[in-house]
Amino acid sequence: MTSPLVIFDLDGTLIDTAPDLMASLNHVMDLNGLDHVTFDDMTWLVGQGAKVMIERAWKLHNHPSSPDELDAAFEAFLVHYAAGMPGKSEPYPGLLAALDRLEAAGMRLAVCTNKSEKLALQLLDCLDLTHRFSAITGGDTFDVKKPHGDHILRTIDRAGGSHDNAVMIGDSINDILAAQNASVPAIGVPFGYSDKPVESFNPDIVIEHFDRLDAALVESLIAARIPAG
Ligand SMILES: O=C(O)COP(=O)(O)O
Ligand SMILES: [Mg+2]
Repeated sequence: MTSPLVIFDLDGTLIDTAPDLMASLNHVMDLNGLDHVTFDDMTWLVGQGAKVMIERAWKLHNHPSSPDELDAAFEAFLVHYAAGMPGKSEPYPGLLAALDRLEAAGMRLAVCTNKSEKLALQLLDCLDLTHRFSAITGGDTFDVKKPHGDHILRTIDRAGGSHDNAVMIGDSINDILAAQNASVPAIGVPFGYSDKPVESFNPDIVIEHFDRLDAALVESLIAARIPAG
């Protein structure tokens, strides 16, 4: 029996990244002569990686985008975002203590994000968190990304875990759907970036603070899980 694996989403779950994502997105908006996006916009723009975020922001401001323009804007975003790291981004309250508790109980940890793998690693390195995780996979690590269930299942494989002994924690519809698609129990957090309440995606449980995340909760969700198929 492998040890339980606790898989975290990154943006809006592990780390409060929206202020820095927004600053770099608005840098790209400036370069294209477009109005800035607001924090409220971010709850809808974030979720499918930076390129989709730019595309959605341009649509919001009625700016048509060719693939070439979008590629150039994405490059400009990456340079700006990476140069500013870690910026204002920091772990959510109680996260580090929760990671300590889970590790002390013999559980393993992983990250499954739609952020590009390179940016995810850079950010987690800056915050001295990389060594905590058995696997860190991004939206470009495989040929699928959340909400596809295989993004989670392949993250479990990379972490050396087993599909029936893992939980997923996330803030957005992509995380909860991916967990449901993978038949992995889903924990929703309400403090991230979602334009709809995380409850409305029907996670197995919602925790409003990382103080509630411990081995007993993870074990109870795994014990109650509904097997695939
Ligand atoms: O950066 C994004 O768009 C999404 O990232 P997440 O999957 O870590 O929330
Ligand atoms: Mg997220």
